[in-house]
Amino acid sequence: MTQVITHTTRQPRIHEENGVDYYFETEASFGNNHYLESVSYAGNRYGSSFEGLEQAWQKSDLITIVLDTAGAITYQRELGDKAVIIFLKVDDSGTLLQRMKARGDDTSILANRIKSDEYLRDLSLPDELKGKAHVINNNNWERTKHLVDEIVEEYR
Ligand SMILES: Nc1nc2c(ncn2[C@@H]2O[C@H](COP(=O)(O)OP(=O)(O)O)[C@@H](O)[C@H]2O)c(=O)[nH]1
Ligand SMILES: Nc1ncnc2c1ncn2[C@@H]1O[C@H](COP(=O)(O)OP(=O)(O)O)[C@@H](O)[C@H]1O
Repeated sequence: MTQVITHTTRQPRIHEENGVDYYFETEASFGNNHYLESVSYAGNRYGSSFEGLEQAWQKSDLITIVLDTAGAITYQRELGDKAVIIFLKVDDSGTLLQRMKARGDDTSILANRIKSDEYLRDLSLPDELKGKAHVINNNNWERTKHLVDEIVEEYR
């Protein structure tokens, strides 16, 4: 599915490309876009712009976006049934840490991330999304893909 490219002030990771993974912004350039919503997450700013959404919608009616839970709540409120929310979780947060380490995340950035309010908040589904979000336990990747496919098929 076409993915909305969002904006961030965080540093690119190795292999990440501007305009592919994110639009990488400075504190100053971040403000040049028009946002449906924006948040702070672990000390960096992130936002989904109307420009980015429009680019994705030009390619497909069915688009996907990766958000923190604060962003998901805003999309649910603004778009109602047009926004299908999928909350991915794991059985224990140690798994998340292992995966981020395996992905090659910088150790000190990671240490900062896992103690941030936003990281800790997003380990569980917020009350506002209860009964509204699909919840998938992402322990097994093949199973996750199958469950996501089942949800997406309802909207094709
Ligand atoms: N609300 C909101 N959250 C975003 C946006 N872009 C990324 N995020 C979220 O910000 C958090 C941190 O993103 P990132 O550092 O790229 O972490 P990653 O998801 O581990 O690759 C994740 O929960 C993302 O889903 C956005 O435009 N709006
Ligand atoms: N079910 C899973 N089993 C094993 N590894 C996974 C699973 N789901 C995600 N991962 C890995 O965990 C890391 C973080 O996942 P994710 O945040 O979805 O990816 P991305 O790095 O694209 O933002 C990635 O390296 C991804 O390949």
